[in-house]
Amino acid sequence: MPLPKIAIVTVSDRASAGTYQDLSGPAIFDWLKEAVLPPFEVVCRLIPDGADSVATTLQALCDVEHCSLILVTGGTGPAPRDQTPEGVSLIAERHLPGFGETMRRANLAEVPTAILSRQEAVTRGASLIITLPGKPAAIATSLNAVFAAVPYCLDLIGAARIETNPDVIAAFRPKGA
Ligand SMILES: Nc1ncnc2c1ncn2[C@@H]1O[C@H](COP(=O)(O)OP(=O)(O)OP(=O)(O)O)[C@@H](O)[C@H]1O
Ligand SMILES: Nc1nc2c(c(=O)[nH]1)N[C@H]1C(S)=C(S)[C@@H](COP(=O)(O)O)O[C@H]1N2
Repeated sequence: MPLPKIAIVTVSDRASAGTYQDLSGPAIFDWLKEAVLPPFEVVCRLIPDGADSVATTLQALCDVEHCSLILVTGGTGPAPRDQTPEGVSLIAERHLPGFGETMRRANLAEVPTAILSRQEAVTRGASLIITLPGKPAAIATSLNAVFAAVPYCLDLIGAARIETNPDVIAAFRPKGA
């Protein structure tokens, strides 16, 4: 059984330039350490905004690094430099709209501007890509809302099997699966 590989990608002009410290990538890492049972390998990327930057990075993480799960933060809003969804659509094979709907609903309970995020999930081969808002506070809210369905999604696309800590996330795999 291959070791699950999980990628964390921070998309931010200012964090990648060192203008401010990236807090969102580490927030994803901290969340994973609580929610996903070891062993798993983590790879991290910190890149500027832009469709090409996002597409090139994600394509390599899927096709070369063979990451089962790729968690992306930032660039999902409507500002001109927010181009994460445009980059994702360049490399996406299938869209899973339930993820975006569910994450936005969860974030909407915290801020009315949650509807500005074009956060979503797509698959490419045996990789699942989930995009999250750049705000560090949105990370746990978004992941808590959808992660119960992630392990079974990885099973279905032929990715590595992951197990969760049931005290944090009770993964749901239909009976007989
Ligand atoms: N990776 C990050 N680490 C820490 N804070 C972040 C990060 N990404 C975003 N933020 C915070 O969320 C706010 C709004 O997020 P948004 O993605 O709109 O950032 P931004 O202003 O476009 O940043 P950038 O220019 O770096 O892409 C930012 O001003 C910043 O305070
Ligand atoms: N929980 C939560 N969700 C949130 C926010 C937030 O502060 N908290 N910010 C919103 C705002 S203001 C924007 S523009 C979008 C997109 O953010 P991004 O461009 O950093 O991805 O996420 C939204 N979702």
